[in-house]
Amino acid sequence: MIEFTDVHVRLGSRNVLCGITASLSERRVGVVGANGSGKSTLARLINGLALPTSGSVTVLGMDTRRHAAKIRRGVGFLFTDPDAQIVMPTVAEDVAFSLRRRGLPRAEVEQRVADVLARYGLAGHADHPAHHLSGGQKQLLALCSVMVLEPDVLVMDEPTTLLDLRHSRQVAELLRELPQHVVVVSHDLPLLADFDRVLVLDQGRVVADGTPDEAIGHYRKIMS
Ligand SMILES: Nc1ncnc2c1ncn2[C@@H]1O[C@H](COP(=O)(O)OP(=O)(O)OP(=O)(O)O)[C@@H](O)[C@H]1O
Repeated sequence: MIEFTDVHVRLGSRNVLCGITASLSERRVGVVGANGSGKSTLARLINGLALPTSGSVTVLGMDTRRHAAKIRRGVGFLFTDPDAQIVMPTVAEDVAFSLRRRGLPRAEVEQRVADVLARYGLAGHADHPAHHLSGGQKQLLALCSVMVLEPDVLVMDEPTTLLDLRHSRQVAELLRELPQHVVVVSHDLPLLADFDRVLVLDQGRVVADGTPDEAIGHYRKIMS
């Protein structure tokens, strides 16, 4: 599903990722590590937002270097700050904007938008200004705008950072139910507790890779 082969990323004078090799086929994969350890860069490699300096990343059977546009259609990406993803005035318009290049009839767009807003609890906000939503609701809106495209893989970079406990739990619950493969970068360790696999990054290298218990245990040790 997602294959990293001896991936190095150099940004400016810094070696941000140093020889990452991993094959991710589990449904829910978490990535933890200290600030600056390379987690966001790793996440961005998955949809071609970042490219390896050497080595390769293959997603859905395609090399991200050669098939960036196709890969972006199959890989949804959620940024930490949902405001960065809001582009249209109202909630429904913002979700519909995601579908603009699909060539769908207007009625079908409206139906898909209504369905996804209902699924994630935003049906009552369809005509509200997107920027008036609460932080948690904006996170849900960003999720709707990605999920309406029915991606095969969902990558989330610190999705609960701005959320209160209730909304964090809601995201955790959603992650449990999503049919998609998800890769979640997070400092929110409880969020990852029931994931299938967790990678620990340290200074651009994978230093632990296993069950949440094993990997998070290792992470706690190196951070103590
Ligand atoms: N465009 C860039 N040019 C130079 N260095 C960069 C660039 N982008 C990121 N870096 C550096 O790469 C390193 C890894 O950054 P990255 O954002 O991947 O880390 P992270 O583990 O996600 O950190 P955090 O937990 O703080 O979000 C950092 O030291 C950062 O300063």
